[in-house]
Amino acid sequence: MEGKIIDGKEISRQVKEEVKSGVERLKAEGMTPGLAVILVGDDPASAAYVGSKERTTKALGMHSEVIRMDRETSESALLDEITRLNGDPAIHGILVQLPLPEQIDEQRVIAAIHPDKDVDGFHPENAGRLMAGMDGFVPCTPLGIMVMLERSGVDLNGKHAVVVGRSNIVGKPMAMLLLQANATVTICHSRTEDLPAITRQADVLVAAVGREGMIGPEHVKDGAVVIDVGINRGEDGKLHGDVDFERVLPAASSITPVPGGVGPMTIAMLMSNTLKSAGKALRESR
Ligand SMILES: Nc1nc2c(c(=O)[nH]1)N[C@@H](CN(C=O)c1ccc(C(=O)N[C@@H](CCC(=O)O)C(=O)O)cc1)CN2
Repeated sequence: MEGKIIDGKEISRQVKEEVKSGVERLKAEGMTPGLAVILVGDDPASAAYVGSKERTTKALGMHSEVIRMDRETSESALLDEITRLNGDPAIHGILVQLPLPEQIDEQRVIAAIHPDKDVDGFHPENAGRLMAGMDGFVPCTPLGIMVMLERSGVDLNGKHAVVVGRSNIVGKPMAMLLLQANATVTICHSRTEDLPAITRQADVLVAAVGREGMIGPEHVKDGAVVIDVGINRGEDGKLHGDVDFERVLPAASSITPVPGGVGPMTIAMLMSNTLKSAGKALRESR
């Protein structure tokens, strides 16, 4: 069976159009959604993602604030900036671009963002809300994957979903979302024994390991849906996924490419979370 490619660029374009309409509706009620992004240091990939977030925020009609801080910035200076943004009524979403320089404790920084403005969905309160099945902010990458699956007509009910990777940002929330959609979920990680034996059971396989091409045809059941979260810069200077795309494609019923798959959904869902936050703030102000 020849694989069908899931077009993340097109689905993200649709989501952004929907967000733009939502922004126009809020503006008509006197509310402009605002997103603040903090970038610490000058990592080129992070700077590119922040630039893309800024451009997209503005293109959708939202207020954008980007705070660029020195690589040597102290944790307390970063926490002060977050405290200021927590109290700024024009800002509905706050995001600190990861990774952070090593002098800064990532968990302390994430916990300092007000959970109501945590549009990345990384705050422990939002993680707990997801676990408990309560409303809150859901991390953008797994949320985007759920939208891709839904819009590609993938039925998760009763299906075996295998997530390879257990990060707080992708693997764990991904597993929770798949579980909420009534999939039977297995999480694999670096200590999993005989990984191919488990991944070959997957109807839906999500690869979020951060190792170029590590998922090959030996990991994939015929007809599986394969979602590639990897963004690895190869020696050729190009972006590569965690999945060996060309070799896995023939077995997959659907597959996401890299680039042009999951990546674009991350920013689209960030916009959606920011709109959601502003809408909630407007309702609560009445
Ligand atoms: N605070 C956060 N930090 C990071 C997150 C995050 O969600 N929140 N995720 C990643 C980086 N990231 C967004 O920040 C991100 C990664 C990739 C893409 C994307 O569109 N990728 C394109 C390729 C782009 C390119 O050519 O480089 C694709 O896959 O097609 C968007 C956002 C880590 N940090």
